[in-house]
Parts: sequence; C-alpha cells; structure tokens
Amino acid sequence: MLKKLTRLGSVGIFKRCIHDTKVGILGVPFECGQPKKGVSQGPDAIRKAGLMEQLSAIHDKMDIKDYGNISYTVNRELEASVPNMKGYAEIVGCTHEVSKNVEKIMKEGRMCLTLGGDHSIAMATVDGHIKAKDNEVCLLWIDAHADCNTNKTTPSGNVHGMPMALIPYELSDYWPHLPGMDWHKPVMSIRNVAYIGLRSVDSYERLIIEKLGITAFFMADVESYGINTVVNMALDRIDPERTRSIHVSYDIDSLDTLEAPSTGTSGNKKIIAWKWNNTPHTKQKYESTAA
Ligand SMILES: NC(=[NH2+])NCCC[C@H](N)C(=O)O
Ligand SMILES: [Mn+2]
Repeated sequence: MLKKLTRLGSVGIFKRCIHDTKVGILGVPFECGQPKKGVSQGPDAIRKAGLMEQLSAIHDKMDIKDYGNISYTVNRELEASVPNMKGYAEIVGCTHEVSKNVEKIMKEGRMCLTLGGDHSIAMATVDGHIKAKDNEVCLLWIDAHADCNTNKTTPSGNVHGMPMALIPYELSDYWPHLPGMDWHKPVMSIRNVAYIGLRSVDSYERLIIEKLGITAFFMADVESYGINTVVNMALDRIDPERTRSIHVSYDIDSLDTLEAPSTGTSGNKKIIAWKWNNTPHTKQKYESTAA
C-alpha cells in the first residue's frame, strides 16, 4: 500500500522537482473528528511501513526531515460550545498546533508532508500552507467525500465531514462563532479548489457544490478521462497561470477498498491505485507549481 501511495505522490508532487527536494514530515495522531478507534495510529504506522526509505528512493537529492508527531493541549471549557461538532475542544487544540507547524516547516523551505488519519485536520494543513505562501495556494481535494458539511448540514456531527466548509471564505457566513478558532481566518477562494474522486456526496454538500460552482471531478470522470487528464483539467480551472503552490489533501478512502481496506469510511469503486501510477507523467505541467 505504502509503495503505491509514494508512487502516487511521485506522479504529481515529488518527481516534478528533481533538484534538492526538501520535505518535512509532520505526524498528527488524531482521531476525535470521527468515531473509529485506531485512526490516530496512522502516522506511526505509515512511518513503520517504510515511508522514509521509500521517499529517499525517489531520487538521490531527497532531503527529508521528520519533525515527529505534534502534541497539543485541550481547553475543556470549549467542550460542547458548538452544537453538532463532536470533539470540538480537541479539534480546536489540535488544528491550531497543526497550522503553526505546517507554516513553520514550509517557511523553513520544505514541502510539508502531513501524515494523519482523521481528515478534520485538513482545515489546518491548508491554513498553515496559506499562511506560509501568502494565500498563493490552490487546493486539490482527493476524496470519496466532499467534506463540506457545516454544523447545520452534517448528518453525523463528525468534524471529518466538515473541513472543506471551514476553508473558503465563501462559506464563512454559514458558520456560527467558533470559540477558540480565532487564529483561523478563511482567506482562500473556492475558485482555487477542486475535488477529485468524489463518490459519496450528501445532499446539502451537492447543493453547496452546485450553488458555488466548485470544480468537481467525480469518480466517473476519473474513469472516463484518466487521472492525469483530470488533474490537468482541475489545475486549468483552479490555477490557470500555474503559479500557485499546490496543496494536495488526500483521503485514503478515495482508493478502492481492495487497496486500502482499513479506511474508516469505505465504499465501492474508488480510484484504483494503478490508475494513478500508470498514467504518463507530463513533467512540464508540474514544474511551475511546486509547493
Ligand atoms: N473524511 C471523511 N471520511 N469524511 C466522511 C464524511 C461522511 C459524511 N458525509 C459526514 O459528513 O458525516
Ligand atoms: Mn475526507
């Protein structure tokens, strides 16, 4: 599995910079944004499966630094302060720390490879990236789910189904005041965001996608055009000048469960890993867009 993921990464992120690729690894052992136990073991499991070795093997100028796992404190007074957001106090504590760490790693001149397990942390990885790059960022959200519920539309109260609604300014009016989240200011436009691999979208999420005209490639599009074409079509929409730093938020449930059986939110007919690996790599398309 890890081999497949790192090969996947090499398609778009790492191989496009064949000179000194500086990577910072950040582990986020977190699982309060969803109900399954064990999700927080993701970062160490990925390391144990040989992440360092496989990243180092991409080319001989890989410069990789592991910044370890984050730790954070929780303000219990925040608990239950927002309706329909389970684990809110933990979310606040963890995401603030993630954002600060991603910003720091990127300001040290490294791409940040954040290892998680719970997708609620993505609002913070994007936030840190935006702060490090003065908002010159575009976002590829590769996922079976749209993760753009607010606390009013969520069917579950699980925050891993909400990070995309916290990122763009176009959705900021749809949230109540979020105590403890003042550090997070949505400054990115939804026009610089594209979904890839959608399979399971809630009805309100579909409404949001249609109302805001979010660039969205469903699994059927990946099957028709192939992943390489879909990525390029997405970038044509969200970064036509190819000047922005690309943030890839990658949810393992976008893969077929044959490839990733342990995902908490599995479904059928997802992106098959070989489709990513076997598509021809058009180097020039990626060169100007290194994160
Ligand atoms: N990152 C994920 N696995 N998200 C699944 C979200 C499922 C569902 N749409 C919800 O909001 O509860
Ligand atoms: Mn997700």
